[in-house]
Amino acid sequence: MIKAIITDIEGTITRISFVKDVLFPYAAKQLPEFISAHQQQPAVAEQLAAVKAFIDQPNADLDTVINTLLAWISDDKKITPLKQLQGLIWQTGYENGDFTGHIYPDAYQFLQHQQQAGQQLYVYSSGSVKAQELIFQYSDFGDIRSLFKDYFDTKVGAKQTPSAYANIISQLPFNADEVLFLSDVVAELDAAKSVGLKTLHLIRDGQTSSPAHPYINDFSQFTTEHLA
Ligand SMILES: CSCCC(=O)C(=O)COP(=O)(O)O
Ligand SMILES: [Mg+2]
Repeated sequence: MIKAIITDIEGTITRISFVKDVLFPYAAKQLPEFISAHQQQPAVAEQLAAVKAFIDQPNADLDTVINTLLAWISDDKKITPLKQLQGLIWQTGYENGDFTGHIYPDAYQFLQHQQQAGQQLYVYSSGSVKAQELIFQYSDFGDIRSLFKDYFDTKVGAKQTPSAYANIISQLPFNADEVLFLSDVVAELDAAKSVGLKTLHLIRDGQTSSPAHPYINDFSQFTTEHLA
C-alpha cells in the first residue's frame, strides 16, 4: 500500500514549456551579469569552483565558466552547479513578478487531495531544492509549499540513476514499495522501479508509453488502484 508519493516537476506537475521557454531563457539572459556581480558570494563562488572542477580546468577564467554554463543551459544539461545557480537567478524573476510558477490545475487538485487523504508528499527534480521551493512559493495557486514534506535534487544523484532513488528511500521512513514515483521520463521511472519503488508515468505531451510502467494522461485519470 502506498504511503508516500514522490513527484517530478517538469512534464509531470508543470508544463514543459514553462521550464524550457520561460525559466531557461530567463536564466540564460541574466546569467552573465549575475555571475559577474555575485562571483564573490560564497553560494555562487562554491558553484563556480564546481564548474571548473567539472570541466577539469581549475584555472578557467570567468568568461570560460560563463560560456560553459550558457552551453549547458542550451543543451538542457542537468549538471548540479548549473542547476544550483539557476535557482539563485530565478529568485529575482519570481520576486519581481516576471513570471509565476506553472502548476497544472489537475496536479494541484491531486496533490491537495492526496495530502488530505494522508499521503506524505515529496519532490525529486533536477531543479535545485531552492528552485523547487521557488516554483511552489510563487505558483499560479499562491504559496503551496505546505503540500510538501521535503525536497530532493541532483545532490542525491542523477534522476536516471538507481542509486539516487535508493539514497532518497534511505532518508525516508518508508520501504521502497510503499512509495509511488511520478515522472514523465521513462528512464527515471526505470531507475526508480529497479530499486523497488512503485511508478506511474505521466504522458501529457505525446511521450511514448512503456510496458514497464502504468500511465495516465493527467491526474483526473488517477484512481485508488494506483495506490494499491
Ligand atoms: C524546479 S523548476 C525547474 C526544473 C528544472 O530546472 C529542470 O531541469 C527540470 O527537471 P525535472 O527533473 O523537474 O524534470
Ligand atoms: Mg520531468
